Amino acid sequence: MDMLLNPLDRRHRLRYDIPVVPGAFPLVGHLPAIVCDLPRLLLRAERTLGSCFWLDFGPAGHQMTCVDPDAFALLRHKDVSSALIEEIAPELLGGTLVAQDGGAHRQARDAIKAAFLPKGLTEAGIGDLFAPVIRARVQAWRDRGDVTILRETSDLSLTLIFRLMGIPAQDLPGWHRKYRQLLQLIVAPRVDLPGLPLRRGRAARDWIDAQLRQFVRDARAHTARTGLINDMVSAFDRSDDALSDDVLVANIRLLLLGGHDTTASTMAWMVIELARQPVLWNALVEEAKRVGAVPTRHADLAQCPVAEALFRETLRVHPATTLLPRRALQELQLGQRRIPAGTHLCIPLLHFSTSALLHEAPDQFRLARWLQRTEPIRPVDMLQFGTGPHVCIGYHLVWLELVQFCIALALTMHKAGVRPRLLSGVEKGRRYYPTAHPSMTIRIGFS
Ligand code: HEM
Repeated sequence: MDMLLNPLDRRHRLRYDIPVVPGAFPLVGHLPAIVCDLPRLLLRAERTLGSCFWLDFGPAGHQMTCVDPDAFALLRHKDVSSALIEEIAPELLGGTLVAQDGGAHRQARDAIKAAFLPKGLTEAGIGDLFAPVIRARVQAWRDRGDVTILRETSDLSLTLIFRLMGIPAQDLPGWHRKYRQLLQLIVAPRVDLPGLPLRRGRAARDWIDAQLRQFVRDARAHTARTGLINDMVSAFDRSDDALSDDVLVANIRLLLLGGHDTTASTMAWMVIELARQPVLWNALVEEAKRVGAVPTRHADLAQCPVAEALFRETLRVHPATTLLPRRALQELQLGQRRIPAGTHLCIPLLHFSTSALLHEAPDQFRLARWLQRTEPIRPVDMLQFGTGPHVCIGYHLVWLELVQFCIALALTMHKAGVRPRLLSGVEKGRRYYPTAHPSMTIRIGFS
């Protein structure tokens, strides 16, 4: 951790009476520690400075970070805005609903959300669409004998989203290529010259948007590829104040971005946990043998409590979205603390997800905390998906997808008489920001 902080920045500084975490580097601030060792950075700051402190996100400026679980409720506060997200990532998230507030947000979200609820997903046959893709992929892993897990889950989760959009199998390589170029916009320096990441990323975004615009036209002409795009287009067209196609296209692109890395990371962690904890694997195999086939509808998920617990506990211990940025529109009160209007806030989901204030034995990976619970899931139990108006739209989709994935993995490997085994160390190479994921190099064997 010490190597990730600037040893020359030791001054005790205050901004608006709140301490600034020491150790920021010029230009990049605390980003090295945020990206590579966020849990320890937050714990150390809490221990030495208290529950509220400033972190320096380099180009994205200072954000007041509050590790008191009460700060989670700020995500539901009417005077807390998401517009800061657009300022941090204008090229990727500008004009999308995740960066909007109030009426504009509600209108765009209302037009999309029904397609992502269990009924919408079932009617569009998404589970039936995904099951063969997942089965084929885990069978290929079995045939190969070992895989670099994050690379594989990243490819699989992107393929699933592309299929969700109705992109035909033969077009997938082109889409994968353009999507990788699009992601360069996350890190691209703001220099717009031929061959540089900003120019390439923008060109990829324009290509993707042009394809999505064609999908929308096809949907209107009733030649849509999947029910899901169809449903979204007709819901948009039905909305009271007609929304422009630009809004629709930007939000379909948001679905690609929102559903890819997060799902890939969680899938990879699931396999890693199954590989390093044989008891989990045995319990999952028992369940898979009992259900006998990959579930395809939400109604079937109740038959898979172990897979569901694995999904929830993996996300709790390894939340894919670690920090959410917000801006206070008015002066806010948080416990004894006054937060001035205009303050940039950081809501540390990662810290809450493994907080002893919210979970018993938070560092232990325990399926029992889900299997033995009798009360319904509360917002705080699924805080890894946010809360309030922006709570993740993909929650039901990813729940279905990851249960399908677990069951397919267990059925395929068990049939072949093998189980997942960890072939490399897990601790080095983890990343926590902008999304969290295990090391790119972790290999899993099936033997
Ligand atoms: C494990 C997987 C996932 C995790 C951990 C996750 C996490 C989150 C979180 C924390 C938010 C709240 C953002 C905020 O409040 O600023 C969010 C929003 C969102 N997610 Fe997910 N997500 C996942 C999967 C998906 C999938 C599969 C999709 C769609 C295909 C998706 C689409 C979205 C969208 C569109 C929003 C914005 C909603 C809004 O602003 O109203 N997510 N997600």
